[in-house]
Amino acid sequence: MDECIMQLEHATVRRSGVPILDDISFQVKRNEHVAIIGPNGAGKSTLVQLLSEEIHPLYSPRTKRILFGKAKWEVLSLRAHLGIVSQSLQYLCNSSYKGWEIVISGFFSSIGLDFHHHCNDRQMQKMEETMHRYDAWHLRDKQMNRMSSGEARRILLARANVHDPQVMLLDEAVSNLDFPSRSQYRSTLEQLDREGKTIILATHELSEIIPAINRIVVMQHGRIVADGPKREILNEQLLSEVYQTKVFIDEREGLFSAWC
Ligand SMILES: Nc1ncnc2c1ncn2[C@@H]1O[C@H](COP(=O)(O)OP(=O)(O)OP(=O)(O)O)[C@@H](O)[C@H]1O
Repeated sequence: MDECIMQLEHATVRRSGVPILDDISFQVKRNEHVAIIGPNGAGKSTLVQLLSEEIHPLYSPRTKRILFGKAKWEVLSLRAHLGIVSQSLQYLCNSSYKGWEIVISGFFSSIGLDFHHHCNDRQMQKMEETMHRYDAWHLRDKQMNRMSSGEARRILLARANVHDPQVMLLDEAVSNLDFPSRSQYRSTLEQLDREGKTIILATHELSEIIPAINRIVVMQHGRIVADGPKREILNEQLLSEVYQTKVFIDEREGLFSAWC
């Protein structure tokens, strides 16, 4: 049986007194890939933040969060297993650090380098290789706060991968990328799949869901309302109900697109 590497049971998150996630249970097995979809405000980013311990569930005797077999983590040790791309991280990285400093800081789970971070030759080489892979090497000496949002997103993708994490948590990772960069990003997801990584992505962009991602979780109003194989879940009736408007779905060469 495949090992469960991420497990949430009965997790509730409140913000400003309002339940944002409502009694969520969610498990991911090693090498399983999951796409989380749902309307704006459904709770997708909050679920991803729970998995990266950016936020915590409310205490209840039934609530569990077990990540890589452990209920308690020192957050920097946990982050060594994760590659994270999100809007909130991009905001934090919007600094005077140069592109290469942000990428290499993925080894230290920091934002940029501090006086106590010492990069060895292997880390420098991995940083360079990863920046080439994301077509970001030309941005190495550019300050983050002088980059376009698409350029900064490429730097974040490289940072998320540089330390070879087990799980990629990608929240709207393609937003602001141009068409060729999206295609390149899909190739990277395929490469991550071949390397045996687990991919968890939250997205509005169905074309980001590469054929290797077969499980779709649908969220609405802070709850998981559907969870299953892609071809069962990506149907017009279900999505029209969740988005409360007529949704059309198309499939081409194993990739889906939706519009209304
Ligand atoms: N810091 C906060 N304080 C109060 N409410 C918040 C906070 N952050 C998020 N929320 C609310 O939590 C709900 C879920 O937000 P979340 O970002 O998880 O949704 P999402 O499904 O990722 O949305 P989107 O598709 O728009 O990115 C939203 O109603 C949002 O307004």
